[in-house]
Order: sequence, then C-alpha cells, then structure tokens
Amino acid sequence: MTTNEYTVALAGNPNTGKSTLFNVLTGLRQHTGNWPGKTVVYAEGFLTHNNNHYKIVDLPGTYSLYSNSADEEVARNFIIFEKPDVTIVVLDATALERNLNLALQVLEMTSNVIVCINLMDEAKKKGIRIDTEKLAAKLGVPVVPISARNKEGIDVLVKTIEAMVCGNIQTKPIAVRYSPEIEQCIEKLIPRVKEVIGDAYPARWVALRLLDGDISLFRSFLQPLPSTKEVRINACHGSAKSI
Ligand SMILES: Nc1nc2c(ncn2[C@@H]2O[C@H](COP(=O)(O)OP(=O)(O)OP(=O)(O)O)[C@@H](O)[C@H]2O)c(=O)[nH]1
Ligand SMILES: [Mg+2]
Repeated sequence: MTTNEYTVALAGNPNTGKSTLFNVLTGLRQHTGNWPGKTVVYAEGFLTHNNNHYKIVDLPGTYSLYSNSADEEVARNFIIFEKPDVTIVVLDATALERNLNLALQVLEMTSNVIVCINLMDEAKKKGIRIDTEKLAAKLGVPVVPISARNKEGIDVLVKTIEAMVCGNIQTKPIAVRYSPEIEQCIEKLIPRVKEVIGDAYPARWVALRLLDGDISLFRSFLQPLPSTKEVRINACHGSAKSI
C-alpha cells in the first residue's frame, strides 16, 4: 500500500493553543505556556491517519504576517515558500473578532485553509455562541470548533484535513477588497508580478506586499531563503502518533 505525505502548518495569534493542538495531533510535548510569544521557532512532528502521513508544523504565534518581526517572517515564509498542503489557522473562540484578522491574511496567501476555533470550552463558559456554518460560508473554507486541551473535536479536524488533502473539499476563500485606489494599483501590478515570478506565488498577495513596501519578502524571492530549515527545532523524538 502506498503512503502519501502531506505538510500541515498551524498558524495563529499567540496563545491560541497551537502548541496544545500540535501535541494532541503528534503525541509530542512541545512546551506550552500561557504567555504570548513563547514559540519563537517552529517545531515539527508527525501524525499518521488512514495510511496518510502528515508532517505537522507548529508555527510561531503572530498577530499579522507582514514581517514586522522574526516570528512573522518565519510564519509567513513557511506558508509562502514551503507551501503546506493545509494551513490550519487556530483562533481563540473567546477573541474571535481580533483573531479573524490573521485568518483573513492567511486566506490572501493560500486557499488550502482550515479555520479551527479553539477554546470552545472557555467560550461555552462565557456564554459565547459561534455559528460555525455561517462563518464557514462567509470565509469560504471549513471551520472546525475544538477544545485542544480537552481533546474535543480532534477527530472532525483530522477528517477535514484528510478531505482537504484528498481534494474532496473545494474552498473559495473570501477576498478582502480594499479602496478603489488600491484595487486599481493591484490590478495594474498583477500582470507584472506574474511576468516576474510566474504562477508560483499568489499574485494578488505579492502585489499587496509590493504596495506595502515589504522589502524583506523581495529579498527572500531573490535569495531563495535563509532556509527555514535552519530555524527548525526538532521535536520528533519517538514514533509518529497514529489517530
Ligand atoms: N481552556 C482551554 N485552554 C486551552 C485550550 N487549548 C490551549 N489552552 C491553553 O492556552 C494556553 C496557551 O496554549 P499554547 O498551546 O501554548 O498556545 P500557542 O498558540 O502555542 O502559544 P504561542 O506559542 O505563544 O503562540 C495554555 O495555557 C493552554 O493550556 C483549550 O482548548 N481550552
Ligand atoms: Mg506555541
């Protein structure tokens, strides 16, 4: 029987439970804590499910992906240059509005996204109700509620990852629209971007980064990365977790 290998990245704001979810999925013990900015490099571990082999990558927590810091650059470069098969954006159910900002940024970069709403137990305690189906319809990608600490919703999440890598989920990410002036500039830039870097990267997103003067991104394009592998920490002792 053949085994397929896929990469799944966990992105999200600091302190949303990415490392807790990583540990549940991989059976590893990436250290977690309740203060922000803890994961400064990324960790990787493995999960095997239905003969599919997944490399799970725990990215640093960031509020945005504009390369304002080393953490943001690591997370952004991984999504753009390593092109994970699935990017899971982990959101805090008790701070959804603030967290959705990062989800929208990821949706500008890739369409292989699952939005995972964590800390559902906390939200329940606070009387917060989230219409995940409506949110999924608005965002154009699957939305899965979980409680990573209580290991709730993990089987649905794994099934959703599997469906996405098998091509059984067609996503249609919401496209954030900017002011008419910016949209005009984007329209002008997209053909030039495609001419220079081809189809390897999301042209609209690259155009937006150009307009924002994101020099570090263009350095990365010219000098194919100070390899992200250099900043990896190896969390993969022991055997891969099977679910
Ligand atoms: N109540 C509750 N707490 C959770 C849940 N998942 C994670 N936590 C807690 O949230 C805190 C932060 O969890 P981490 O997994 O370290 O969060 P992170 O997103 O990896 O944080 P950074 O690496 O700093 O970005 C820890 O105290 C966890 O125990 C959950 O489902 N419910
Ligand atoms: Mg972490």
